[in-house]
This record gives sequence, C-alpha cells and structure tokens, in this order.
Amino acid sequence: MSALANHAFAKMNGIGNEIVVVDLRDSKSQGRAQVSAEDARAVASPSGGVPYDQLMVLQPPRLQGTEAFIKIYNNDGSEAGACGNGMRCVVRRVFEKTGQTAATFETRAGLLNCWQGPAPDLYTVDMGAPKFGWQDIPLAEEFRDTRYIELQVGPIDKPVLHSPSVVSMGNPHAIFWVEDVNAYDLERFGPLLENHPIFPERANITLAHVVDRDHITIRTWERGAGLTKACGSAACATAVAAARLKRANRIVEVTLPGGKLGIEWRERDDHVLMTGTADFEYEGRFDPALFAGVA
Ligand SMILES: N[C@H](CCC[C@H](N)C(=O)O)C(=O)O
Repeated sequence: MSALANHAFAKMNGIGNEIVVVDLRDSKSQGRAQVSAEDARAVASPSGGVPYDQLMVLQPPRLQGTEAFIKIYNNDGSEAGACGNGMRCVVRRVFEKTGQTAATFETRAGLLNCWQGPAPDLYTVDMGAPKFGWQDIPLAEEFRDTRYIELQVGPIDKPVLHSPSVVSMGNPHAIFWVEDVNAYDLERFGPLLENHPIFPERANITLAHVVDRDHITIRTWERGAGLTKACGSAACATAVAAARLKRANRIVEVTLPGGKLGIEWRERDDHVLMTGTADFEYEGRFDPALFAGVA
C-alpha cells in the first residue's frame, strides 16, 4: 500500500504554481515511507487525484538542525532537485503549525535556509549559489561559456529561438532572450527543447524579456510538468543569467504569468534569494483507491 493512501495533504500554490504538500514526518511508517514515481503520477491524475505541478514530500530530517528532507516530484513522476515556489508553500505550512519564522530544509540540491519576511505574507528562500559549468547543468558536450550556448529552433539562417543562457539552480535551466514572451508557441517548442539531446537530464525552458535593469518578464515550460503559471527556480536562473550578461542588476523583480517574485543574487556569498507569497487553498486526504493499481 502506498505511504500516501489516506494520508493528509495540503493543496497550495506559489503565485499560481500548483503545489501539493505532504508531511510524512509523523507517519507511522517513518523511514519506510517512500513515495514512488507511480504514486506521484497517481496523485496528479485528473480523475480523482489532486492535479499539481509539483508534489513536495516532507520526510524525517537526515541532518541535525534541519526540519525535514524534502523530496520534490514533478507531475510526470520525475524528481526535481529544486522548486522555489514549492519551498515557499512548505515554509508557510510548517511555520503556521510551529510558529517558527526561520528554518533550514534539506533537498537533493542541498540545504535551503528559509524565513518569513520582509512582510508577514512573504517568504524568502535562500536557493543557494547558481552553477554555470557545463557539467553542472548538465550539458552533453563542453561549452566554455554558458552565458550563451549554440542551440536554436527553426531554420539555420532565420532561427525562431536561439542562443540561450544555461544555469543550474539545483535543476537545469535554459533561458532564451526575447522581446515578447507571449509571441512564441511555448507549448510546441517547450517539449522539443526540454528533451533536446544537449540536455542529458532534460531542462526547464524559459522565455525571458529584460524590461529594464530592475525588471524581467518570463514564461516557463517546466521539465516534467509542462507550462506552469510560475517557476521560482526559473525566475532565479533568469535573474542570475541577466546579471551575468550585465543586462540587469543583481536585485530584480521578475514577473511570471501567476505573479511577481523578488530575486536578489547576493554579492557576499553568490547565493540567490527568492521572495514571494504562498497561498493555502484546501486540505484533504488521498483516496486510497487512487493507488489501487500501484504496487
Ligand atoms: N516549479 C518549480 C520548479 C520545478 C522544477 C522542475 N520542473 C524540474 O526541474 O524538474 C519552481 O518553482 O522552482
């Protein structure tokens, strides 16, 4: 039986990024409570499930001083190293239960310090330092300068999209610089680029428009989840890539289809701080029938 059968969940969203939070820390099957890719897909099922972009599963902490080890699933069952919007939802949920205003969580991509603020309805996640090496992203072949890489969609002499910046924020991102993020059929190009052989672990694909040195607008096709209203790690990756190209300041406001995020690429330690809201929608229990076909 799945660890999720009959288990409580919270449906939340981070500026429109659909998030389900499940806390398995108090589960009787602690330690053994593993969520499989099949479980994650079953939860996402439109028939009776709780459709989501990312499922955030809190497991017992592995390290002293951390609240939980968090596993992040995309709705196709694949695991992600980072999810900025999902982290803000987790942080709000935990803080509301415990009264904490700051905490450290562990994910596959490392330790994330999180706190409430700078206003009561805002949560900030220290997403860590970005990585730019081609092996870190990862890319399938060597690129010395990842500020732009040779990759294009469309005819050789008249590409529709070309020369993305690539960044790892704990997960792989490619950012295409455009004048109008709505002028492209991202539903068509997204899957092609996500699965391009240059990205051996696939990639999140973002269209970005630098409005001015303090403002950027983006739209993202997410690896493993498709078009979403917001992708926090993409906002971070884009802010960093724009600053690297000297096209924007290290503190910017990023506008996504679902809302706005404040991003700071902190000079002192290279860490990226992401600030935004997190909304609670409802809570419930997973219908065990969802997992009936799951071993
Ligand atoms: N929505 C998430 C990103 C999920 C990442 C995922 N699509 C992947 O890298 O596989 C965010 O707010 O950062």
